[in-house]
Amino acid sequence: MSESRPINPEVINRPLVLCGPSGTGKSTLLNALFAAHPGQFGFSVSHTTRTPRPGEENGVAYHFVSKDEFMQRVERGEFLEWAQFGGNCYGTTFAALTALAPKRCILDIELQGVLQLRDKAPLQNPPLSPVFLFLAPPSLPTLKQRLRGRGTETEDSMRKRLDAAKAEIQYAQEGKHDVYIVNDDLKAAGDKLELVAMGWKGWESCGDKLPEMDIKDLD
Ligand SMILES: Nc1ncnc2c1ncn2[C@@H]1O[C@H](COP(=O)(O)OP(=O)(O)OP(=O)(O)O)[C@@H](O)[C@H]1O
Repeated sequence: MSESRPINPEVINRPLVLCGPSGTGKSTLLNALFAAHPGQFGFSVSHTTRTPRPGEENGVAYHFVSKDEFMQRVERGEFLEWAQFGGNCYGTTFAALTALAPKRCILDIELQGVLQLRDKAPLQNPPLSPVFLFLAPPSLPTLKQRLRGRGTETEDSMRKRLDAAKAEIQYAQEGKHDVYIVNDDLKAAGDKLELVAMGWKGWESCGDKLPEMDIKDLD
């Protein structure tokens, strides 16, 4: 990843939705992409009902809103996707995505969000046409090793992540994503992500075949 060619204008308004089980390497690869192409990509600012942590400024990491305001926005249909985690609500509005222009929007969201976005994106004005990219681990034992090796998870959070991974992989096996990339060799996966994210020639057909994975290996 090093070239300075710009993002293809044909894809710049298509949000790139990065999906994949926790521990597959999404953050690692996105950090490399952002470092190679500073200022060209952005994450949308989500709304949340959780309380800001010390030093968190409203409108930067999140738009902090009350539960009432959040639910009013839900009723007005403002969210492209929203979900509840650990007692708090989190969601992405259409306005938060369009506010990023001329940067290309990257969304790193959970399966629930992907399903909602898929339904709601074409109904927006103007319609949104996200690119759904699935980042796969080379194998499920490797996924477990990476999560353990990162040293950030308790046994309980490992279990939750691996359970969520089962659903993500089952959904990926239905062939619903536009592109699949296997994160085996970091450089090779990074180059493919760059091609897709920049929308350079060949991005639609550069993907990998999804490896055989038996979700029982995540029990
Ligand atoms: N291709 C690779 N080869 C070996 N190790 C890798 C590779 N890609 C990522 N890793 C390592 O795997 C671990 C998980 O990666 P990372 O934290 O980027 O995953 P993630 O998909 O962003 O997870 P989460 O969804 O939980 O944020 C990290 O320790 C990272 O250094």
